Amino acid sequence: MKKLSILGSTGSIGVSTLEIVAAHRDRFQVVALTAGNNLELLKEQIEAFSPRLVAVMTEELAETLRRMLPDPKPEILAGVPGLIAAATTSETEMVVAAIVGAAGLVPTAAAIKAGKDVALANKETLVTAGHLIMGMVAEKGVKLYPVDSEHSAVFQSIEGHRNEDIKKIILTASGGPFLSWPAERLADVTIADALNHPNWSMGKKITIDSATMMNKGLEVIEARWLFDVPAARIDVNIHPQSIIHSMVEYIDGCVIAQLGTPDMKAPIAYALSYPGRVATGVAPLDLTRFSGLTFFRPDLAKFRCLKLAYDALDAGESMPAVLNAANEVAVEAFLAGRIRFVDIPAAIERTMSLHQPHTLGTIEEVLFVDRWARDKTRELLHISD
Ligand SMILES: NC(=O)C1=CN([C@@H]2O[C@H](COP(=O)(O)OP(=O)(O)OC[C@H]3O[C@@H](n4cnc5c(N)ncnc54)[C@H](OP(=O)(O)O)[C@@H]3O)[C@@H](O)[C@H]2O)C=CC1
Ligand SMILES: CC(=O)[C@@H](O)[C@H](O)COP(=O)(O)O
Ligand SMILES: [Mn+2]
Repeated sequence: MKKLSILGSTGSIGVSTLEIVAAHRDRFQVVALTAGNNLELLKEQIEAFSPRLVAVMTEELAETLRRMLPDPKPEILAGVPGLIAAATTSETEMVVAAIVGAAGLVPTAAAIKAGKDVALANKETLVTAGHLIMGMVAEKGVKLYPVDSEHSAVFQSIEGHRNEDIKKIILTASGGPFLSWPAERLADVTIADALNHPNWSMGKKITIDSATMMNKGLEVIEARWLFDVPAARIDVNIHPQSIIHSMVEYIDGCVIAQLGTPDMKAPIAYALSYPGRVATGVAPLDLTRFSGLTFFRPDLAKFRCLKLAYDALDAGESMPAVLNAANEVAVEAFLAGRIRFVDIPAAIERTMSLHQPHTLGTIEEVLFVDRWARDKTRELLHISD
């Protein structure tokens, strides 16, 4: 029985994770759950999975939740200390890191420091602090299992191979809802247009990232750290069908790929049950239904966010954390109707141009740079917190 803490249980990844747990109660047990402010869903999850500990965003929400639940109730904590308690509680063996954004960094780092294995969905953890996190993983000897579908595909495609035999990692990208739109039309994109992902049902922030292709940029940075391969050897191929989830090319010319119906339950289940596999209920893949699987190179002039992510990796040090924070602020502003879709890359680029990259030696230093970039982006966009 593997004991789990699920950080971000009320989100898209959190809910899919609990579907896997519900289907395999003989294999997985929930010790802790954390949510932001969706108390109704968290209450249902508490009733269904009986965690010993839960955490929510504020003390006020914690008090409301205490009133909503009959006795006996779990321990209910609040804020970052609550997230850390959920990530480090002694019974837990594996932490599912499924909070969205840089808010996931501190609890994920705490889990690793406490010696927990991590199923990592929160890509922003590696984007902002990849070298520190991978250093902690090595020092603590814990396992970091990718949940992101592309990274799970790469992970499955490198099983049994040597890192020095990898020629290239090829991350696939759907291209998002604007793949066939002319670049001039991007100025008119509505929030509903941008949330209309062709293949995946996900939280709002990552869905906008997919539309700008910043998601793929964040994934290039994530892959750089997870697989210790430099950015020059990480390619992106647009593959609109999202059937091949990514590929690895080896020095002998062989390419190994992982395929499947696009459903996050598959990579989540693999991270939870590695090295075994469990049934997921994911629709079987019938390749005869497809008239063709297509691939082409991304247009970096149209999808500037992807180019900015490569630039950030190239600049190195603190720049990816700046890219990430500026992106989070800009996406939030777009979703609030305060800026246009095309203002997202423009804001990130301006913030990056004002930053002199420097070494980040601690998580606290990452948080400091993250705050600087958020403030700067808000200032540039003329928006308050
Ligand atoms: N969705 C997907 O298919 C995929 C997601 N990912 C990555 O996984 C992560 C989660 O994505 P997704 O599930 O889509 O996101 P969602 O927005 O659906 O869920 C986010 C979760 O985090 C919680 N949360 C949000 N902000 C905070 C905060 N400041 N403190 C504590 N908890 C918070 C939310 O709580 P509440 O809702 O209660 O407020 C919710 O439980 C992201 O990093 C994303 O990039 C990667 C690959 C695929
Ligand atoms: C499901 C998943 O892993 C997402 O990150 C997905 O990759 C988004 O699709 P895009 O390829 O459009 O970014
Ligand atoms: Mn992905």
